[in-house]
Amino acid sequence: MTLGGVSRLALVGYRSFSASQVPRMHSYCFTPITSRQMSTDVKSITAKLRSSGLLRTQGLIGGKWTDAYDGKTLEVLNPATGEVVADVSCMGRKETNDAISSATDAFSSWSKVTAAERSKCLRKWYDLLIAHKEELGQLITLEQGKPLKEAIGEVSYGASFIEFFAEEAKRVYGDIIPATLSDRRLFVLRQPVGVVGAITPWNFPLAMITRKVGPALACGCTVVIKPSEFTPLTALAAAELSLQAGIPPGAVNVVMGNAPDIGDALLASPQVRKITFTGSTAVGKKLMAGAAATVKKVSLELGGNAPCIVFNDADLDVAVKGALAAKFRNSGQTCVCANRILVQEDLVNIASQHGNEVWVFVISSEFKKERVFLEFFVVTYWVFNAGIYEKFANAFSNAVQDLKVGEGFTEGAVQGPLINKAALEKVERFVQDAVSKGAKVLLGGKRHSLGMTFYEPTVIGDVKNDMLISREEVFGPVAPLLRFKTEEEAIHMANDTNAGLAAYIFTTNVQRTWRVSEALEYGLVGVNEGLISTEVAPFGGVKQSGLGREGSKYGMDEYLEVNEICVLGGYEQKLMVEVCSLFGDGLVVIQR
Ligand SMILES: NC(=O)c1ccc[n+]([C@@H]2O[C@H](COP(=O)([O-])OP(=O)(O)OC[C@H]3O[C@@H](n4cnc5c(N)ncnc54)[C@H](O)[C@@H]3O)[C@@H](O)[C@H]2O)c1
Ligand SMILES: O=CCCC(=O)O
Repeated sequence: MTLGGVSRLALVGYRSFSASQVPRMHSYCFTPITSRQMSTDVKSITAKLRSSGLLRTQGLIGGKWTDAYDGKTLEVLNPATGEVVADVSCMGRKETNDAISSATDAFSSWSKVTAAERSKCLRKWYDLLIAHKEELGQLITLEQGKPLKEAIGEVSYGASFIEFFAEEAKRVYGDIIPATLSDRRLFVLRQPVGVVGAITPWNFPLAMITRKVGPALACGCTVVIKPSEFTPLTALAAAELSLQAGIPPGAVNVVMGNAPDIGDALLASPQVRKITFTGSTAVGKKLMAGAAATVKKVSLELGGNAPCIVFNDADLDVAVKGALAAKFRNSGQTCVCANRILVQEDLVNIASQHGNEVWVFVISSEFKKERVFLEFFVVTYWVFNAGIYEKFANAFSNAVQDLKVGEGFTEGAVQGPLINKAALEKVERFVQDAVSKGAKVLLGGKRHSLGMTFYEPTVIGDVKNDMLISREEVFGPVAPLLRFKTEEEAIHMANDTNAGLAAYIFTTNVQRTWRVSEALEYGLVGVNEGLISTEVAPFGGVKQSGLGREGSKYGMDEYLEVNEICVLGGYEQKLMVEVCSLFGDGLVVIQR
């Protein structure tokens, strides 16, 4: 029997067990990424994608598929196998400037199209994305590595932003403000900001684009997309479908290649009125600084360092399921992935042996009687921890052990490879650092026997908040468990970071739910739930995790300017304004 989750002094028999008894897996092998050969499977998938017109390898500028002007290309690799999936145009400043000009031209007409028309085009785009869910999912698996089922799930998620913002397009309302002078009328219009530069990462090759482009187009903006060089194929396929949906040439442009050059061109252009970025905090800061020269609007979705707090009063099954989802989505390569799993232990647990029996005295975290501790301490044989920590560590490690690792097209695989060798080495470095400072590997802890960039789903116990793995995003399938004793300590540990994107808490105590949720300095808080992203809710961080919100009705604000129109109506001179007649579908107002 284990202890934990009790708010009283307990005296019970105790059988100790250790999470490190969970079996370990595999030795490692690493195959270098050198192969240009393609397996038969990949060949047949890419051939089908090519014949369906969805395997695009050129940039899209002004509605035309365009090579890099100097003919350069870059390889897109399958991270699971190292195979080259395609060679795509490697573009830079010149192509970006042309894409900006096309977007500027397109803006003058797209911004004037009725909201209903824009809405119809977006809805058509959504329908096409869903109709091609399987192919887009295959593309995501090929270039990003996530398991096919998860990749198809991303297509539904990504498409949901287009559907949602197709509807929001029709709800860009303005305002009328009571004026301070009686002969004036004050109107507030919400108008599109203009051309948008959208720079996106590789971990969600579709959804991170649609979450930006959906609201931008809905508001009447036009966009130049710069997808990650690791995953441009999904972006290009989605852009192809936007053309098929009737979104006019030039409204959606895609350039990829030399990221700093493309970024600089977007920043330098006075036509680009908004930069929306999802990616690392370091690049986000550079873009924010660069946007200052032309005073662009900026929204940033940056890195996180999500705490996942499991209190003694949590439902163990709910906590294990939720933490598993929050940690291992996309093999841990998600900005909202649980980066630190804080698990409660009791304040002090004292065990003493009487003959064959072990007696344990628990002072739970909610029953802080230090005096009782001191009294019992004199009869103690050893001191150890109970709370929910041990129970959780065991149940969680067992669940993690069941996660099947495999190449994305493998039946039943739920954990894919990491994006590249650098990501793999970073995970290794973080684990080694933690272990060298006293953390214990409870499961996994090394490269997977599949080789390439596969890493074993890993659980590490006794991690401290000052270890590298707790300070930075591990961005891999490694779950560090940290102990805490009191609610105050958990909140302090959780907030002790520059990041503030997502946090999770597991508790059955209603008062604690509100207390802790409101004390956490995070843009998103999941309570007893590990999957919290949806198109209808605002997504974004506080502190150095970003600026602005994506998704939901709030996501529209990022692409709109609020403009005032002050009309001197001449009402005092008794000029009559009368609605004269209706011509066609326009309301004509005659002033005399
Ligand atoms: N908050 C969120 O919503 C969110 C979502 C997904 C990913 N992320 C974060 O993204 C990171 C992982 O993604 P990544 O490795 O692709 O990030 P990254 O910052 O390396 O790259 C993101 C994008 O920026 C581009 N880029 C890089 N240098 C640039 C420059 N100088 N100028 C212009 N563009 C440049 C890249 O080519 C890519 O398209 C993680 O930190 C993750 O937390 C955040
Ligand atoms: O990686 C960040 C985005 C993930 C999400 O939208 O839930």
